[in-house]
Amino acid sequence: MSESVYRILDASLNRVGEGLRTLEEYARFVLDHPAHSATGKQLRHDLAAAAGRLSKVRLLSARDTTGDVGTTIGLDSEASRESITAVVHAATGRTGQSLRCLEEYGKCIDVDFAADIERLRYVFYDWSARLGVIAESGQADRGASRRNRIRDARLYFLIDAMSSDEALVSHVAALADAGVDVFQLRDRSASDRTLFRRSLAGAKAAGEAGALWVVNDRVDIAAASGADGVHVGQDELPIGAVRGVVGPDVLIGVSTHDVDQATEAVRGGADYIGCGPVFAGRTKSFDAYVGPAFLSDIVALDLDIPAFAIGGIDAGNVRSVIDTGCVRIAVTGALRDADDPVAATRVLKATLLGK
Ligand SMILES: Cc1ncc(COP(=O)(O)OP(=O)(O)O)c(N)n1
Ligand SMILES: Cc1ncsc1CCOP(=O)(O)O
Ligand SMILES: [Mg+2]
Repeated sequence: MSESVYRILDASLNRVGEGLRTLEEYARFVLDHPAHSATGKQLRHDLAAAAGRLSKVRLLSARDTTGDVGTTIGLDSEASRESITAVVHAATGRTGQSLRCLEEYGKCIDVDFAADIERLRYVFYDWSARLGVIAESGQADRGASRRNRIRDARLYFLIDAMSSDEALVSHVAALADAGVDVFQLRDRSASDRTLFRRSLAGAKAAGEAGALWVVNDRVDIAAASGADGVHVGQDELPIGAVRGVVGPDVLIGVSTHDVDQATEAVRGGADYIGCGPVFAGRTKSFDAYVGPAFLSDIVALDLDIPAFAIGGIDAGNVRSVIDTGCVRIAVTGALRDADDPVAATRVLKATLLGK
């Protein structure tokens, strides 16, 4: 009898290990979710600790893969998966069933092992249910796609609220078509109501044109208007507090002025950083400028998130930015004050792409 039980336990332990790893990879690489990835890792460690109560020799000697009649029984539904969500559901079902097998058959061998598995099963149910909700709601794809798009972005434009929704929408459409990858709504004089309305309209227009829409400073307006991201400075809400408001799928950008702030932003969970002010510009004045040397330092750090140089950058000096290895810029005046903003966008974008 115990030979068969060890055979079941060995097969179920392998199945649970594989299932946990499948879900952990989803949390880590699809969701980019540190807490959910950590839970998966912890569950795998707890499983290994519980398995340590059983005799490894007996488990291995009971293994008989070639004589297992189950290995040749395949269902058509297992041959392919129609989506990542289907992978998550399949792994969740298989892992939950195998945990129950471990618990029930484990009681024949070692009650402490069975009790460990029962505890693990409850944590697993909670964790996998959360992952399932995220997968089902399509939120995973939203956060991951935004992070991929900010990585691919080169030209980021800080736009004001303009005179009307219509004016903003047509400007966003034209500049996105010419090469702006990210828009940031930054307007210190517009009312909350105007910012909210413009952000709703801008987010829609940017989304339709394949660009990202970010709101400066105002976490509440970013969340309420469905923006792709929010940008905060060193004196504004810390990243953790912003994340608490906007959730896992909204990008958080952070302004940085030195290397310590940049590494701290990465550690804190920022999705991108702004680096500057590089040069003096017409939009905002500062007591000091970091110059291209700071950009070289940032490039040397080889950070895991994209960095956008900001401050007084235009077609005349963009090459000195690119020479540092930093190929992403955020601008206001260079496009806002251009006689032909569409043409200016094309020139900057082509230069950033090395054309
Ligand atoms: C992309 C980007 N980088 C930096 C800033 C500056 O942010 P902050 O220091 O908070 O200053 P204000 O823009 O709020 O005046 C930014 N907005 N965007
Ligand atoms: C908001 C801000 N933060 C650092 S520089 C800057 C202004 C960017 O505008 P410009 O490109 O006109 O210098
Ligand atoms: Mg700010």
